[in-house]
Amino acid sequence: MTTAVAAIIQLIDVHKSFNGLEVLRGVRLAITPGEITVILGRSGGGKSVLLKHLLGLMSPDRGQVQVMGQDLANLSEKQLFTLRQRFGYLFQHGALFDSLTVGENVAFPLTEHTDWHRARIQAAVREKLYQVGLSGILDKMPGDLSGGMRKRVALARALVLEPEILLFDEPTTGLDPIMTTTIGELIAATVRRLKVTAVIISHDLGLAFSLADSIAFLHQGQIISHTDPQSFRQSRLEPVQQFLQGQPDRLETAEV
Ligand SMILES: Nc1ncnc2c1ncn2[C@@H]1O[C@H](COP(=O)(O)OP(=O)(O)OP(=O)(O)O)[C@@H](O)[C@H]1O
Repeated sequence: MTTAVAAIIQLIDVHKSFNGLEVLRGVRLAITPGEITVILGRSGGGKSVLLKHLLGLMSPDRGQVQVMGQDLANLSEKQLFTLRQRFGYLFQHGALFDSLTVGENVAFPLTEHTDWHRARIQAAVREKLYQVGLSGILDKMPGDLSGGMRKRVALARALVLEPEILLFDEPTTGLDPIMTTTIGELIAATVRRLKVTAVIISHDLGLAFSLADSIAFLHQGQIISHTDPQSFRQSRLEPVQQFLQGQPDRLETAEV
């Protein structure tokens, strides 16, 4: 007999609309602790909206989001703030604070959320920057860095609190293939070393298949497939195959 592992995050029939546009239409998703779950789906399909629900940055019109057994709707702002400290997140346009140095940017979560002394913070910041391959740029300003470097600084900032859950929205967009592999390996190594849980949105199928323990596919506001990468690749669902093969919609092709 196998014992089911309790989900660390659970979305139960989550609905979300914006001005009449139904983006999430009954999302059901259970995230297994200690795994990397990659969320795939068409552009504009609601993946980022879904991710924001996991942090309580957006709340569902209907349905429930449970994180570590707590229904986010029952938490006060203060409790949500405390819960968010257990997450490390990197959003699509992972903005750095332009007026702070790289070192100050990476230190920010530590100065905000811990009472660590300066030397301990500095050591943690140096270690994280080293891990993303960016030693020796502590005093640079974000404006002096390339897009890929800024992304890696944002990643170092997301990891610095050594959080239990990592949420990454397009962590490798704008990076060259070598840097994409490096960042992918860093994420995988971090998840395995710290035994954390990661939920990653990516358009990079190579990265998705190399990283994922499971792939959840968001289509027309619902998760229509959530399975291991191998089974996902062999899915008989038409929207999944269309996505994997990069086929345009029939309507578009009919007009040619
Ligand atoms: N705060 C908001 N107010 C109004 N509409 C929003 C808001 N946030 C997202 N949307 C809309 O929700 C839809 C889904 O957006 P979302 O960014 O989640 O898509 P996505 O799947 O992450 O897309 P991509 O892969 O291109 O990043 C879009 O139509 C977007 O305009």
